[in-house]
Amino acid sequence: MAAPGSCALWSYCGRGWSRAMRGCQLLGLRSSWPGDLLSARLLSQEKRAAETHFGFETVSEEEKGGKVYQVFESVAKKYDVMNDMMSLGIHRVWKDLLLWKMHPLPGTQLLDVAGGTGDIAFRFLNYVQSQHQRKQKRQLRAQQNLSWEEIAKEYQNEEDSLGGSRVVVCDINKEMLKVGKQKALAQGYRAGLAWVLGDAEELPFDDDKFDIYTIAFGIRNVTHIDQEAHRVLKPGGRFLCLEFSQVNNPLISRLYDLYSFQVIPVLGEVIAGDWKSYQYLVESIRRFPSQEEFKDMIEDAGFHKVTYESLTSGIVAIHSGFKL
Ligand SMILES: COc1cc(O)cc(C/C=C(\C)CC/C=C(\C)CC/C=C(\C)CC/C=C(\C)CC/C=C(\C)CC/C=C(\C)CC/C=C(\C)CC/C=C(\C)CC/C=C(\C)CCC=C(C)C)c1O
Ligand SMILES: C[S@@+](CC[C@H](N)C(=O)[O-])C[C@H]1O[C@@H](n2cnc3c(N)ncnc32)[C@H](O)[C@@H]1O
Repeated sequence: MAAPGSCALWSYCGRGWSRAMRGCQLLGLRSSWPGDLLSARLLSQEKRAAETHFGFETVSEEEKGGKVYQVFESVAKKYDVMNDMMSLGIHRVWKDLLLWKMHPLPGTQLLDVAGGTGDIAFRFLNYVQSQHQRKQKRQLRAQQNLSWEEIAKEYQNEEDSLGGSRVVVCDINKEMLKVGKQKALAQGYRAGLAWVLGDAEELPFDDDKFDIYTIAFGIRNVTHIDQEAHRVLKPGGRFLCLEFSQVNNPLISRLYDLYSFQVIPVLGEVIAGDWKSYQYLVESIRRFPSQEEFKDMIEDAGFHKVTYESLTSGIVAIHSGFKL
């Protein structure tokens, strides 16, 4: 999604010189540096660009993909219960706030990337359905002479009850999607919902297809999503990201660290039998950039009108940007 002329490659794990040089390489720009020195630097930059982080560990990009896959394959069945236990239910409020911020209009086509077990998609469907029902009620009240058959018909079409809105949940992990589909079945979500197995770095969708792209607690696990997020959004489309961020209050930060490193992996072991995955969770949270840094990265990636809102003292933040 790098804007023409900019040299941005969006990978929060290897920014700075590496990012600029690699971006220039990608765009075919030449430097005026002496040949040998330039080649040597490019070679070492190439090597470094292929490196990334898995929690506090430095790994190759390929290795990271495999490790992240194992983490979510391992936690899938306990994922939802873990989130409620670890956050005392607060993650539900954060996800609700993402929907309030999104405020989807009738007919919105949403792509929820790294959508996992469907929390964002289900909230989206609830939201658009209740918006549509409110509108429908207003319209029916305005039409005085409708028969009961006409009124019943208005309420019967399940697809129509969403006002044309649709959501696609895309995730790389089969196990997470499997749990999501079971939840959808149990909770009665069917219309306007599709599940797609796919990689955020190579989305299996055409260009300019979606009105909104969301990614909730997913971006930490992915190295490069920039070009894809921008590509699949329609012009005017919106990028929304809910992710862990930086706590600015020193006292809360201290307590938060204690809780993260002393309690979360223990809960992971006790509830999900998986210490390592939850150790990875807290380490990956620590490595993620601050609100301002992440805002800059979204701008570098070519999005406009980028803003963010910190929630719960900055434990998480919602970033928003537009493809213009
Ligand atoms: C493998 O990868 C993953 C696996 C997953 O299951 C999930 C994710 C992605 C994450 C989500 C979908 C979101 C849901 C998950 C979480 C929120 C877990 C991560 C949580 C943290 C990093 C910590 C922050 C937690 C909260 C804000 C929730 C509220 C928790 C508390 C208020 C703590 C209450 C705990 C106790 C009373 C237990 C006793 C604790 C101790 C003895 C240790 C010391 C702790 C304290 C003195 C208190 C802790 C204080 C704080 C945490 C500060 C909170 C401050 C404010 C709320 C202002 C995934 O990638
Ligand atoms: C912490 S979960 C978030 C799930 C959901 N969005 C939520 O808020 O509960 C992270 C998800 O990212 C997915 N993921 C990791 N790497 C991915 C990639 N390259 N492409 C798509 N999804 C990916 C994982 O499989 C997992 O389901």
